[in-house]
Amino acid sequence: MDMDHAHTLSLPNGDVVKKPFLIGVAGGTASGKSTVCKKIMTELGQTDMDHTQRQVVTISQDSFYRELTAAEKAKAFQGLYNFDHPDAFDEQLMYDTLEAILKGVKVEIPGYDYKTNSLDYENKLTIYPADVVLFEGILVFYFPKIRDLFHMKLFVDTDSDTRLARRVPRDINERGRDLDAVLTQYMTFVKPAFEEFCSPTKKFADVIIPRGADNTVAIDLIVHHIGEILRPGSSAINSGANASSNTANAHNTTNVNSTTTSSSNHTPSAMIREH
Ligand SMILES: Nc1ncnc2c1ncn2[C@@H]1O[C@H](COP(=O)(O)OP(=O)(O)O)[C@@H](O)[C@H]1O
Ligand SMILES: Nc1ccn([C@@H]2O[C@H](COP(=O)(O)O)[C@@H](O)[C@H]2O)c(=O)n1
Repeated sequence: MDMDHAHTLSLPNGDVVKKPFLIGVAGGTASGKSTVCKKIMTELGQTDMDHTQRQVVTISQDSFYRELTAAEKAKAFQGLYNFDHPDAFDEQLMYDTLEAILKGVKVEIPGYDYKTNSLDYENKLTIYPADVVLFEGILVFYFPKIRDLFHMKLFVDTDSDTRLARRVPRDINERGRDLDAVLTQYMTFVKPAFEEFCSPTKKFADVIIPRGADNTVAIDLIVHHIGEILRPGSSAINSGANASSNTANAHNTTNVNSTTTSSSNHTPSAMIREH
């Protein structure tokens, strides 16, 4: 396969397929990852169109949870199953799927049903070859082989009190949970696993987005950058954030501030890493 052009792949049979720009979006539970992805898609004019026509698509890491045994399901209903540990995910399937997407292959992935704690094959999502694929989830930067596939890595950084305050009503209203199970699961697994597995992956991000979807300046910057990358003839795909140069240095960051560039204690709008 010929990979000489920034946006397409030439197959041995002469066909040319789209070579997507793959963006990882990590962050703690209820940090606003899905909402940020939705905003990016909306700003890129992608929401009001048929799936098959979309240039930008979003996939959730939750579609790669392992199937639970009956005993694990019984635990999950009581908030006693650890969905926040890396072992809860099918790493190989995640990797193979992203590899296929990067080769311009159409793939199908299941939805996820939080009420039954199982993959939802009735509501499969077909991922047609796209220009940009956003892959969002709590541990998308955890697995090194998967991390290395991303052309750009975003980390949605929302404080833990806000995340818990959002998670409780969401899990009760949208995920069919009761308060006891939500709090048990949060204190037993979600919070410790965030500290151990998710938070340490922030250092791999190219762009950190404080306050998530509220941070319109950061989202506008990202949308602008993606727009530049997608511009026909652009060389931007091979510069800056790049899947082949994932050696982000945690100390090498530039703060981009919405209102001031001088105040050292002002929360930055976004932190963009330099490679
Ligand atoms: N900036 C925000 N302000 C208020 N509520 C928000 C904001 N961002 C997300 N939410 C809400 O918080 C919950 C979790 O957001 P979501 O984007 O699904 O987070 P994640 O994908 O990280 O789990 C949802 O109910 C969503 O509507
Ligand atoms: N059956 C499941 C599967 C996952 N979770 C929780 O979802 C969180 C990840 O999704 P976000 O949208 O919040 O990023 C994760 O913290 C799991 O605890 C669940 O409760 N049940």
